[in-house]
Amino acid sequence: MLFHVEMEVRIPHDLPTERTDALKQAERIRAMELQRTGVWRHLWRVAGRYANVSVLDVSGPQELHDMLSSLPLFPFMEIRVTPLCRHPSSIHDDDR
Ligand SMILES: O=C(O)C[C@H]1C=CC(=O)O1
Repeated sequence: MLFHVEMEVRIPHDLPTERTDALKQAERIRAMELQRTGVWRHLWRVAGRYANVSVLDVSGPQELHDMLSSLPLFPFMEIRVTPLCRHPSSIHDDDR
């Protein structure tokens, strides 16, 4: 099941730099792992914002929630989720 997910990151300015850097590094490693497994199908930076637009391929809302809430930066993210379904005019067989 595909979900469009927008993640806006808001790290408090008073978080120590070393902690911020460690969280970003851990997030990067996890995001790359999930892309390799096929769960995180698309990851795009939103131009001009510390935000991304992603397409995630999971079994359903519970797996999505478990995945998102396990991300290192989750405590500092505002997340918006939109479920997706196949468009009848899509020519891509994997759009489901
Ligand atoms: O940078 C971001 O958009 C936040 C998060 C999502 C993937 C990643 O590497 O970090």
